[in-house]
Formats: sequence, C-alpha cells, structure tokens
Amino acid sequence: MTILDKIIAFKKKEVAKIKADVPLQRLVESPNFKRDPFSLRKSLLDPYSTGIIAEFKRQSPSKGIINDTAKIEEVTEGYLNADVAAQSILTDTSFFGGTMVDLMQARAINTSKPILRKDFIVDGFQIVEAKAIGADVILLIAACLTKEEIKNYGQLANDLGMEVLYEVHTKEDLDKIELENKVIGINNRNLKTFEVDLEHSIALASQIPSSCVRVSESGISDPRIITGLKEYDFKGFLIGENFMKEEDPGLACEEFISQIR
Ligand SMILES: O=P(O)(O)OC[C@@H](O)[C@@H](O)c1c[nH]c2ccccc12
Repeated sequence: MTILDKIIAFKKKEVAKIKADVPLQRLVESPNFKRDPFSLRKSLLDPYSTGIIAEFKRQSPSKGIINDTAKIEEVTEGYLNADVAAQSILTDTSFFGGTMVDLMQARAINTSKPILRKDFIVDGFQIVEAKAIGADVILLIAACLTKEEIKNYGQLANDLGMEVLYEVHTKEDLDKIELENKVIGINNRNLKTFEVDLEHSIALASQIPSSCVRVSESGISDPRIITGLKEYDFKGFLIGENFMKEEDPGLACEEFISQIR
C-alpha cells in the first residue's frame, strides 16, 4: 500500500464522518458561498503575472515538519506583497498539518488573488465545502480518481463558479482527463515514491494541448528552474517547501520573485 492509498482510504472515512455531521445547507448559507471566485486561469495568463502559486504547508509525509511556527495571516500578507499569482493552502490535517480554518483566515485577508484548496478530493461534499470556506480553485488528483469522478467533480466545481487544477504525474493520468482548455498541474513529485524529477515533467508537458494552461508543481527551489520551465510554456509554478522552510516564508517568496522578473 502506497502512502497515497493510505491517505485516500483515510480521507474517505474522514469525509463520511463530516458529511454525517454537517448538513449541506449549512455550507450553502456561509457568506463565502455568495462571493464570485477569482480565476486562476486569468491570473496565470495575465502578461504581468509572476506565475508563482505560493503554498502554505506546515508538514508533509515526505519531509516531516517543515514549519510549525509560521502564522497563516503573516504568510498570506507576505505572499501577497511578493505579488504571487495565487495562493495554495493545504487543508488536510492528518498528513499535512493544515486546516480549513487556515484557508478561511487567509481568505479574510486575501481579497485579490485566487486561493487553491489543496486537499485530496474524494467526494463532491468537499467541493461544496471548498466554496464555503472561501476557496476559488480545487485540486483534482488524477491518480486517485476515476475518469468519471474527474469529469463529475470538475463539472460540480465549475457549476459552483470555481476552477480546477487537474494534477497529473503520468501519461495514464493525462488520459483520464478531457484536456481541452483545462489548467493542468504536472506534479514533479511522484506521490507514490516521493521522487522529484523535473525532466519527467518536461517530457510529459509535450502531451498537453496548447489550449491548456500548464503549471509545474513541487521541488522548485531555484529561480533558474522557472526560466527553463517557461521555455516549455509553463505559466504557473507551485512552490511550497522552498518558502515554508524559512522563518519568514513571505520574505523568501519576495526574494525569489525579485530574481525571476
Ligand atoms: O513543497 P514543494 O516541493 O514546493 O511542493 C508544493 C506542492 O506542489 C506539493 O505540496 C503538492 C503537489 N501536489 C500535492 C497534492 C497533495 C499535497 C501536496 C501536494
């Protein structure tokens, strides 16, 4: 059993429990439900966009604790000051140490840029929940969903006015998605082995139609990597640990961005 299988099995139980406790109606009545989500696609395609999607991540199964003192409000302010294209916030608690409250607190401060709810979506309920906590974008990880689930969950997110970042790591993942006009994130990290390989991502990028917006995720720690990835038409760059490992992630992000302008 891989760690990804373990996470998904755990997630399914967790969601079943929350679903039994929280009526959908309560989510729909949340004030965030009325806001018009920001578009990740638009933000990444803006000619002045830095393309950086900066993540708030306290820990991960592969790295253990990354930062257990950073405050979501301060990091959000720092990332916005640094001029990120979007924020990504882990809401999984058991494996990544994030919470839905983190996202809600970030939303209260972030009134201009898209927020991605980074979690393992295994049920439509989590998509409604994402909207209720103030997310603009959800992540759908192709490796842990069927073709039908990807289509249905993508449709549900769009019906709620949200966008989807479709995450792939292999050609099989890509084959499960109706690719046209989608925002596709190539995860440089294999979620089954934790191995990071940028070359693999670049090779996979050639299989993605030009109507898609390409995002490169994970293991990016050097501004020169961004320059290289731009040559392969990547428009978004999802960076977590490289910022979060610093005491002041917002400042680290600002310094990074000053080197790619
Ligand atoms: O910290 P990194 O190596 O910069 O990676 C960020 C992000 O890509 C990574 O956290 C991630 C990518 N896909 C995921 C799916 C679930 C949880 C986390 C992730």
